Amino acid sequence: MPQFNAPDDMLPNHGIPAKLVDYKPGVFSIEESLDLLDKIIDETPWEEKFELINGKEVSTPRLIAWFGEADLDYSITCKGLYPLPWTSELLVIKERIERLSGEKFDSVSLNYYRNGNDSVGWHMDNYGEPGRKLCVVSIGRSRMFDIRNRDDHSLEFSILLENGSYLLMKVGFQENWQHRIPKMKGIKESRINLIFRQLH
Ligand SMILES: O=C(O)CCC(=O)C(=O)O
Ligand SMILES: [Fe+2]
Repeated sequence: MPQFNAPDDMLPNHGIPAKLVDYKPGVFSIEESLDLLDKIIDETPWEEKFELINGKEVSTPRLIAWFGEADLDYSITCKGLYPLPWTSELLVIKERIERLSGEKFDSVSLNYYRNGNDSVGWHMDNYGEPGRKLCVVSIGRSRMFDIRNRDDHSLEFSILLENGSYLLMKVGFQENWQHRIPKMKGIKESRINLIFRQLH
């Protein structure tokens, strides 16, 4: 079907219902994104996270970091973890996406996908009260973002998250839809993502 005939509630190119997400490529220019990628990779105190799988502690295939307001209680998501203070690069990104979305965000978690072997499995970020939005900024290597309905896994969409792009997950998304970043064989380049959250 030609792109200009796409139904009103579908985003052109991606076939993702616009009522679930808002995707915008090119929010950060290529030069700006590559500069941010280098700086953030170098300056972030990345941590490895472990998960219990069948009683065994297994390292998650990516590195993480977490930034936000020091005086807020973040016990809902990260037990015993205190957020690192905002950096000037993160504040520049936060300000841009707040202007674009008309939303306010109070913390950000970062994932560092060193290559195509790093990934995150199917999950929902449905902690806290319903009605919160999340915004994902992608920098570096494009990676697929898969979305599937929690109850009907045949309802599945994929969107390519490009360097410098923005993806707003709207109200209701976390309650009904799961998402993941699948492994992509042969990819050697890195990607970081920044997930801006509304915890308070
Ligand atoms: O890398 C991404 O864009 C998404 C990561 C994610 O879903 C998460 O960390 O909760
Ligand atoms: Fe997530």
